[in-house]
Amino acid sequence: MRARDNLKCTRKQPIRGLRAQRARASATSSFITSMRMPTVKFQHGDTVMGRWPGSSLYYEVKVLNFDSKSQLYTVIYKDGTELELKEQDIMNAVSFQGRLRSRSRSRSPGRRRSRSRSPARTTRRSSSRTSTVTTESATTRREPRIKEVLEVRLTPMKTIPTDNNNKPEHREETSAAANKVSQTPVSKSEVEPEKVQNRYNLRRRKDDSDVKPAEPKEAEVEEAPPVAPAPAPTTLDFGGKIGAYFWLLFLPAWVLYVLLQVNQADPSLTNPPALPALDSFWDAQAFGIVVLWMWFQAVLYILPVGKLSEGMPLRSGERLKYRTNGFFAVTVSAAAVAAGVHQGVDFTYIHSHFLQLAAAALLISLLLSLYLFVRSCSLSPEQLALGGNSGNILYDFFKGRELNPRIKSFDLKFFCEMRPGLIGWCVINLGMALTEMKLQRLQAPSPAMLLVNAFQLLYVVDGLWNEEAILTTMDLMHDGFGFMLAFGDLVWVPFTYSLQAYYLVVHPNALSPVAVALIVTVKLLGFYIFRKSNFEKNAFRRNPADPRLSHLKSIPTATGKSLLVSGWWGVVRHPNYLGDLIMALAWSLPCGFSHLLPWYYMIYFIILLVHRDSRDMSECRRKYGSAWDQYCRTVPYRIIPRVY
Ligand SMILES: NC(=O)C1=CN([C@@H]2O[C@H](COP(=O)(O)OP(=O)(O)OC[C@H]3O[C@@H](n4cnc5c(N)ncnc54)[C@H](OP(=O)(O)O)[C@@H]3O)[C@@H](O)[C@H]2O)C=CC1
Ligand SMILES: CC(C)=CCC[C@@H](C)[C@H]1CC=C2C3=C(CC[C@@]21C)[C@@]1(C)CC[C@H](O)C(C)(C)[C@@H]1CC3
Repeated sequence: MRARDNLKCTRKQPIRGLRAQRARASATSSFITSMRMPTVKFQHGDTVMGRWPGSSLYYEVKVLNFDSKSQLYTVIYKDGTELELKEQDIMNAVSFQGRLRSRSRSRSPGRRRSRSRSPARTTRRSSSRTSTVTTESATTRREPRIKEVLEVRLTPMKTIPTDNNNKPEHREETSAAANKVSQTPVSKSEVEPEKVQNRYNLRRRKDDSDVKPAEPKEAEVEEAPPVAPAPAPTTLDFGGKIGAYFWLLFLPAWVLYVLLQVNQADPSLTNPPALPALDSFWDAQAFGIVVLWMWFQAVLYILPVGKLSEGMPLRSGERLKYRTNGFFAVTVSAAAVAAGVHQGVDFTYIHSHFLQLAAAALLISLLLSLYLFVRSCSLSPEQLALGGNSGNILYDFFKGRELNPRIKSFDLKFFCEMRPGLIGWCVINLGMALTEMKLQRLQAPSPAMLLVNAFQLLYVVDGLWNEEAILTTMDLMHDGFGFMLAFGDLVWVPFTYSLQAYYLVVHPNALSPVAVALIVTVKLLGFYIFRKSNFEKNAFRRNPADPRLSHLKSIPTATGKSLLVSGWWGVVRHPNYLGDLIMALAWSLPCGFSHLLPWYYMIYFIILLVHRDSRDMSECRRKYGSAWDQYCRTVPYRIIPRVY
């Protein structure tokens, strides 16, 4: 997000006169107090150059206050953003210009960075919406008004934005106000990650301020800001290193456990299944089928059919393109399966060779994870995901190092998340329905089996129809691609999400028409909330000026991005999780209450989403600072209104 977006956004802020005057009065009085201190270098009202926290960009700022206790200056940027800066991040405007001149003189032309920017790196500018208090980038276009570009290299540079976890902040966050002067990119050796929280108090105090933001200057200078590499995280997810070892062993073992349980007449925690012989897991034909399936999906993915969608901006500012032809892929796959059924292909094979198929998928996901890990070792830091480069081999292998592993334009993470596992899940469900008919001598699948099949098919087809929306999810934007996702996408999703259908094959559950009607209502309610909320967020992130969202309110953040505070995102902080959970309930209900096993998905999903929510909350707090706190005050509940 660029400077002017922030400026626009500020102008729309309500100005609260009395509160603001009081705040300013107190700021001035504490300044006066501090003026008695001989160490105060900058005075109240001085116009100086302030470094934008976590970046190497300097902006013209006005000094408002100095706090002798924290030794921090409160400065106000031209867009009205107030921040607290350390003295070393403030420079007198005159000496700053002098330094700039001497720097630019001393630099050879060969070292200057090219001004040409790829379309992906052009300035994005926002258009405003009437009922919101925010703006955000809407169209990508080259700004013609750049008059001059100044470069300066200041040493030492310790300005890579990091959070409490030592994760660098996103590039968008480095833009703020007019008059920005950028430095040359930070070289690896120059970077010494540091906790931004220790150095800056990233507070927006616009709500308390009567400061009118200034118009952007014509002579705004701009250059691609430095790319933030991925420093080693200090706080590790999933129980850290020990947790990673645990999950690496536990997840495959758990899949085996539930698959063995589901075949039992009376699946129960107190009734452990017998372990089959090790060699019974390997079946060359099953392996061949899984490989063939993946190859078939890969072919459908690379076909030049359907839209090329842009991902969210990376830390480098680049936006990757994705072929979002998921609906085409599921349609062709459905046609192929229908043709197979028609030709007499025995889909009950899926049920009879389920363990072998799952073992083959596990082997493929392991090989893929190894490949991903090895190739990630030769990457530059900016290609790594934040959090996947702790230095511990097993943790990084589990969590995933590379953010967007690609073979040419073939995006491995996107492909695995959306295609073979997801579509494979539906084929497995169909195989279970056909096996149920065969084993229970039915003319058609039972109502419970039909509901489970229809609900989950709807979920997958909807995901593929709205495939572009995956580009604004956590996995695609932030997570590296390693064992966790490779295993999750290729084994966990197809072989455990289909457990309800598998369960019904040998555990029939009769449903009354009323029960069917109730379950369908639950599913539709969940689906409505899930779809509407995901639509709102995805459309808003893609174009905040989208006329379909004109009734929604949002609050600005210092990064230039805004947060929705009305509509579904004003009900709870993760309405899409709420909808997803309600749908999960509808998937388990058809299986009845005789066993816990078909409720496994619901239980796992609650744990997964609560954990994801807390991961996302800390990530958003890091990104949006006080604006996030404001959002949390406005929308106090996380997933379930008035409960959680
Ligand atoms: N079936 C399954 O197994 C699973 C399904 N899912 C589903 O996938 C979908 C995606 O989930 P997930 O990626 O976890 O999370 P979200 O789609 O909820 O994405 C979270 C991001 O949304 C943005 N955001 C948060 N609050 C707001 C707001 N108020 N206004 C605008 N943007 C906001 C933030 O990103 P930023 O501000 O940076 O844009 C945040 O990081 C969900 O529907 C979930 O239910 C997820 C996991 C597993
Ligand atoms: C225990 C373990 C190995 C967890 C890995 C988590 C993954 C299984 C899930 C992480 C996010 C996912 C999403 C979907 C499937 C499950 C995983 C991969 C998703 C593709 C399902 C369909 C939805 O419509 C969706 C596109 C919103 C969704 C995105 C997230």
